[in-house]
Amino acid sequence: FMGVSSVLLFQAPDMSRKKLFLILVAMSSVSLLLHHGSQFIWTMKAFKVGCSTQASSASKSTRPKHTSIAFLKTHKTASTTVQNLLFRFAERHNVTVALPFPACDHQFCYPRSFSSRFVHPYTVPPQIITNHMRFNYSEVRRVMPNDTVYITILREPASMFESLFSYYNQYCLSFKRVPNGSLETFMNSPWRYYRAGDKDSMYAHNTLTYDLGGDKDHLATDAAYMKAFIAEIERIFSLVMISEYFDESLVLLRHLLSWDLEDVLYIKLNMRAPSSKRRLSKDLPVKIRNWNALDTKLYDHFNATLWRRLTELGLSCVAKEVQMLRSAQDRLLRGCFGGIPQLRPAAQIKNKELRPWQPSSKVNIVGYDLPLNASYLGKEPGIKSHDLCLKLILPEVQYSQLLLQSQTLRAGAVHKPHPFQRSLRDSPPLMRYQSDTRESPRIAQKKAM
Ligand SMILES: Nc1ncnc2c1ncn2[C@@H]1O[C@H](COP(=O)(O)OS(=O)(=O)O)[C@@H](OP(=O)(O)O)[C@H]1O
Repeated sequence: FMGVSSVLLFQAPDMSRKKLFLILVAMSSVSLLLHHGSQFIWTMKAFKVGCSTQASSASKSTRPKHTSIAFLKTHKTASTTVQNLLFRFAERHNVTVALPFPACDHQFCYPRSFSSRFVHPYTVPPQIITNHMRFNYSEVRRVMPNDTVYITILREPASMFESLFSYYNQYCLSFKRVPNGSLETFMNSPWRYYRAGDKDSMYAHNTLTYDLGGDKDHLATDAAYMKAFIAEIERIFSLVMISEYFDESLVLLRHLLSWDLEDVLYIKLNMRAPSSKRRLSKDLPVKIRNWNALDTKLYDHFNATLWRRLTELGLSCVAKEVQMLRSAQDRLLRGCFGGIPQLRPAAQIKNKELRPWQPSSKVNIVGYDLPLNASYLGKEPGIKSHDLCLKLILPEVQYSQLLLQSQTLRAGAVHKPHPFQRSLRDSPPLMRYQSDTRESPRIAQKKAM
């Protein structure tokens, strides 16, 4: 084609040479499209994957789903909601989840630094790890596959600290010392109540920094320390989610892991009742952010990073995906619960296995009941649907125990099934949760202490 065209160009007179040139450019463009058309269509498809407003299945990526994930479950950051999504993904895709050794409780011996010895032997080799831990990269690497994607989540320090303060009010000595359990009093002179060496002191000072393996009491004025710490987190973690922009973070997560929309559906877990929350007076957020200055630096940095990445993906595309996510979520909730399920204080949840753990009588963590008549999802009614609806609202401790049980059985070990799992297996699908009056294992364990 090029050979013939150059001969024609040289033989034509001046004016028609120009015309001929334009014709040839047009012809070569058509030829390029014909030869590389499939590539062009592929590019269009790739664009549609991110921005599709079609049904969720249309947004399936061409890459296989990524299944090796280490999610650092930070405290009071919506991390239980993420963990639940990962647990459900693991079950659906037959992926092993690393779970803590019983002596570690349902956390990996937090607040100790993570060690591979804390992982239950029946849960190795894992592909997903998500229970609470204090991050220790070299030890996590020892148990996780080489292609593991590291993810974590941060929350704005003032609202996070308000949540920590109420949740751990009866545990953390630095909080217990405060007269009337007043957050204002603590924030007026934190050094009066805080002792770095106290039991559970990590809930009272730079909790995010601590969970990520950093020094919660490091001088905030040491800019070099924070710079190096942030650089290290950036090197290890492929995604730092932000709980204030939870759905937008899930869009990035879905793209990063090539997951389907169905894989990131969720319901909010581990929420406090409005009566347990307090509105922060005008100057309090600034005081809290100054007190947790290391966390504030982390949050501000990774919040900016999140928005840079969302902008790179295209904000309108992100907004469309968030909309798709919310619509799919509505459909799911309607199928499972006949609408948005009612939030209930633990004592009002009929099935005790669905009660979230309560840290003390002074704070009310709400949860959900599974209605008896609302467990049929579209074309897939029955046990599978019931199981999906149930797992969506299953609290962290119970779900961890259930997974340990099923993975133990899968590992072929002789093990007495957990009573909860027995009730799941033996009772008819719609009656499973009525007759069950046992206490949540975490509550029973606490009472025994
Ligand atoms: N999707 C979503 N988006 C935003 N916020 C959410 C979400 N899901 C849970 N939450 C809030 O997260 C708080 C609980 O955090 P965690 O589950 O990480 O707590 S824990 O450390 O595991 O106990 C808890 O915050 P507070 O209610 O302020 O305590 C939940 O309300």
